[in-house]
Amino acid sequence: MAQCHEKKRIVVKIGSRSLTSRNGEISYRKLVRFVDEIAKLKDDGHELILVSSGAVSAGYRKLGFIERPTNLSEKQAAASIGQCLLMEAYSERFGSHGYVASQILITRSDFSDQNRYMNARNTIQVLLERGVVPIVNENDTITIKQLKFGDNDTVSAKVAGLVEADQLVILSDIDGLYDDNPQVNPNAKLLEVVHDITPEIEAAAGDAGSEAGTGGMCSKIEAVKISLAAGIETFIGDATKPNILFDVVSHKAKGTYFKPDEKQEDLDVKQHWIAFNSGVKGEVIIDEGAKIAITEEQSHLLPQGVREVQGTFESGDVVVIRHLNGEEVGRGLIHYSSEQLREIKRLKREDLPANIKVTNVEAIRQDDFVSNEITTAQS
Ligand SMILES: Nc1ncnc2c1ncn2[C@@H]1O[C@H](COP(=O)(O)OP(=O)(O)O)[C@@H](O)[C@H]1O
Ligand SMILES: N[C@@H](CCC(=O)OP(=O)(O)O)C(=O)O
Repeated sequence: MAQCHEKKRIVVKIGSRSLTSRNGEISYRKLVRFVDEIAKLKDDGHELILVSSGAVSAGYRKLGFIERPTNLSEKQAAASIGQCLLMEAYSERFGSHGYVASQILITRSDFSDQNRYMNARNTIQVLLERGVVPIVNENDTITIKQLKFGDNDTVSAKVAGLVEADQLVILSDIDGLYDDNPQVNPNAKLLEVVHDITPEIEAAAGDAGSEAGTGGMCSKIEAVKISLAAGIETFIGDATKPNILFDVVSHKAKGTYFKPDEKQEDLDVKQHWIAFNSGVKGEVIIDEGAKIAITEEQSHLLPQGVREVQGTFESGDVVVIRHLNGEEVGRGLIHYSSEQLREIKRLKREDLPANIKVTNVEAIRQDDFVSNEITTAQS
């Protein structure tokens, strides 16, 4: 039955309300409809990665609550029950289509640590090559507040970047982004194509969220900023529309399409991680010549262009690179610790200590550097 289409890698995020009933249980009717839509795309040769919410909503009743708890530990306990139930339901329904589902629970630190990031990427790659449907959720049960993404909209955009998806599809209980909250303003209009997340768009998304959901339209727009910065086309639409995913792929669906800038520079995996996921450990202040070298001449940053070193970092950490005038130039993976760099800053190659001269002398290599234009696109 497979048709001749370009094979795409698609990340689909589905919200709690689109999978669960109002009284805190999985809605098998909703889940079955969703899985059947995904299976159609799989049958058509596409690679699918799901980011599924719903663990807290699916579990709180079994924990003895009548309403969704608001306390963190109670939500975490509910997620621990609901996540099993969700995966059981997914496995069964995907199995009926001949597909295997797998579970991936992640935390923010899995993205900020380069080894864990690459590991997650490699694991998902194997699953996709083997035709499996990876199903991602935040690891709600153990994640502490400080390490929480808090909403799966952000998780889905990060996952889309991780797997270099062709499309991110965010399915919700609403058929797209309106120019005002449609629950409040009945005259609000659907925005069908958006190229830029302007302050007007951010204001339209407000901060509302449903009782079952967590982030409302606001967190979806934050997620779209991340996916567009990574050059990934993103769609927001209604999970209940028949054939929605099929129509999204062929650009015929009703909803909002967010289009990335086509002139955007292509980043390799390491640069993508540096730009959007790494934690920054310190700052390196450089002079004008060094700025020109690294931004215009595609050269490496050498110790001689470094004027000041701020903070404490180790070789392999990511630092902000700043011009003497205060302007942020970009980010890069530093070759020296802060202590070493303080000793050798401003030294020409021939004046460097012998043990350094024999190895690569660059402080930051060009292929470990991402310019400020890219890193600010999501902020
Ligand atoms: N400008 C807007 N356009 C569309 N929906 C909006 C807008 N502003 C606020 N919303 C609200 O965002 C809700 C979707 O977010 P949410 O309930 O968190 O969904 P999910 O559970 O799918 O993540 C909509 O039902 C709507 O009430
Ligand atoms: N990780 C949580 C969901 C968090 C979340 O973003 O929810 P939603 O706004 O419904 O997509 C859960 O599984 O209950």
